Amino acid sequence: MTFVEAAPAKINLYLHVTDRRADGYHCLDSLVVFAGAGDVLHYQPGETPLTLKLAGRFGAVLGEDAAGPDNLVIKAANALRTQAGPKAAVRGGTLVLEKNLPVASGIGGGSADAAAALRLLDRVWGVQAAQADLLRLAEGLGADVPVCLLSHTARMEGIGEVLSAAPALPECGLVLVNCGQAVSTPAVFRAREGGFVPRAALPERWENAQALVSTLQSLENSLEAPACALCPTVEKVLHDIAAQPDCLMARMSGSGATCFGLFPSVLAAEQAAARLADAHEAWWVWGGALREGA
Ligand SMILES: C[C@](O)(CO)[C@H](O)COP(=O)(O)OP(=O)(O)OC[C@H]1O[C@@H](n2ccc(N)nc2=O)[C@H](O)[C@@H]1O
Ligand SMILES: Nc1ncnc2c1ncn2[C@@H]1O[C@H](COP(=O)(O)OP(=O)(O)OP(=O)(O)O)[C@@H](O)[C@H]1O
Repeated sequence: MTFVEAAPAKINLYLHVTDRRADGYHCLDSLVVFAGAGDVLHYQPGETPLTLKLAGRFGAVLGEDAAGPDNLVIKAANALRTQAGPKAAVRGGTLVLEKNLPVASGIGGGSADAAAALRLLDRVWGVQAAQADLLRLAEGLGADVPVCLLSHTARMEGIGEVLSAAPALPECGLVLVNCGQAVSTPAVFRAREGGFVPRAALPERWENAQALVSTLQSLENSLEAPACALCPTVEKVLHDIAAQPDCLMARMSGSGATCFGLFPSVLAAEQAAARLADAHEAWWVWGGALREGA
């Protein structure tokens, strides 16, 4: 029997760098949402050692060498193994990671995969770890892994480990565009210039997509300017998304280079995505809804 777990893309609707810790990590304030787009993790339990295979458009980009012990999926499995009590049925077998999301692209691909591995193996191995323990394991795997473990809209603070409920989101359409250039997260943080940005003041809810956008427009992604300096194509991507009919706003997610557009409806987002994909065959383009229940 094969078990399947979705690893949805995360999008930072805004991201303020509010401070810098003594160890070099940056304190953030970010509204994180999840898309209908994502990687998919498949697991067939067996008695062989646990192995990982990469599939999908971006599996080929990562290459077979990336399926080793440094892959965040394997790191997550090993971390969970240490958490498993004597009653858990930790098994080997085969994991197949269908990589549909571009790599090193600011939408948390690797983090979402690690979180999916924690959720799936916790269930199938019967570890049944407490949520607080899973969050602690997630934290050890990367700053974005805790929020990806939840995989629903949340406000993210600290360096990523402080998660709280976010205002309810209105219905809207989402477009994601990546130009194909990998951007390194540490390099973008290093390239950041200027001071810090205060924590945002958010309302309790937004009546509609336009209201959400007017709040977001008063906020920023503090990593957008340094990412544009490292990867100037990001500016072209932002321009082309914003030029689509009905586009309410365009911004970069995380440390880039993926940018998102918000639209008043899922249909408008799908139509914009189709036009962008036609115009730029080399770009990865996705249009649709926020993740159900997100
Ligand atoms: C930019 C975001 O994507 C926003 O959601 C995340 O903060 C990055 O999360 P991530 O890719 O899981 O990050 P990690 O793999 O933990 O860290 C990669 C590197 O990014 C820098 N980093 C990351 C997170 C953070 N809050 N401050 C940082 O300065 C550090 O140099 C770190 O060594
Ligand atoms: N399962 C994985 N999928 C993608 N990359 C992985 C994975 N495991 C390890 N990596 C490594 O992690 C690096 C960052 O990839 P990832 O796609 O997670 O970045 P990202 O989209 O910028 O994430 P974030 O938005 O969290 O900063 C890659 O260069 C790759 O070498």
